[in-house]
Amino acid sequence: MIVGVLGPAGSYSEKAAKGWISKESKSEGTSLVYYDDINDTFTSVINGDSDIGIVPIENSIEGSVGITLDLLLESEITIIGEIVVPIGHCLLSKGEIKDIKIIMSHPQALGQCSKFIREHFKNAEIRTTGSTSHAAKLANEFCEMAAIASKESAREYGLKILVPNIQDWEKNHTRFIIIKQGKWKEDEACVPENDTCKTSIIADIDEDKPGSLYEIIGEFAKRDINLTRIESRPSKRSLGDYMFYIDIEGSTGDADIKDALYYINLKVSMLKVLGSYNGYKLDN
Ligand SMILES: O=C(O)C(=O)C[C@]1(C(=O)O)C=C[C@@H](O)C=C1
Repeated sequence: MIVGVLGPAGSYSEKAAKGWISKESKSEGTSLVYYDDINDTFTSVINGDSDIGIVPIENSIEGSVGITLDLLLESEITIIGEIVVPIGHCLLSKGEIKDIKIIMSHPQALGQCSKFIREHFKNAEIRTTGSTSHAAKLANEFCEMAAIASKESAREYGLKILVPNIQDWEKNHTRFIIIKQGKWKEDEACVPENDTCKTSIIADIDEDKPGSLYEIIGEFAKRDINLTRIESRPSKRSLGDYMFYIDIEGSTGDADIKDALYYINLKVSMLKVLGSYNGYKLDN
């Protein structure tokens, strides 16, 4: 099995992929292929170059990964699982703290450490990279460069951990989703493996009238279905026009969820079921 992830080696996406592979006991015959960005990872799944892809979708400090949400809407893929990974950012360099003039990382990681950067490196130049591990790879070249990345990246690229755990909030987790090629099909209902199943949908409410969102959420409330997430994302048609990304507890195989989705479909201009799947949480 080929697993496409954001690389290079040492990224949190790699950690998520390794975690998911070991939980699913699929390590035999599995190989990771590294991509430069989330877009390319999606493309590799859509083209069939990767059997599955693992991409970040949401962080507990910085919120959603916009590109992942957009690609979920645009692409014919299905979510088949999720894994929550603890994130422990470190300041890594070849040099010493006094040498640092440039700090590099993925925008999500820079956002998660913005207080730290402001307080300790107010005058440093900030550069964004395609991933945290890409920043670590680059930091290997000059002592005046530092990367914000994982301790695995420090090992991978021979860097010193100058400061560990620099994220602005002690608890920091990123949720990754596992995607496969093709639209979700009715018979792909989640069968609970550990905790509970989750189902993810996107709803487009074209008609701008009072209570439209309330009516959709009401279908879940009526049936005592718990929402674990709701997020609006610009539809890109015009300012103030949104799509709603909703995660609910339960499987599309459950009669009440099937029912709720049936009635929601009658009220919206587009309903896309992204998947019905199990999840894991990695320990620190
Ligand atoms: O850059 C990485 O290491 C990634 O796997 C990407 C990513 C993200 O996009 O959210 C993953 C986890 C962290 O939140 C920071 C960056």
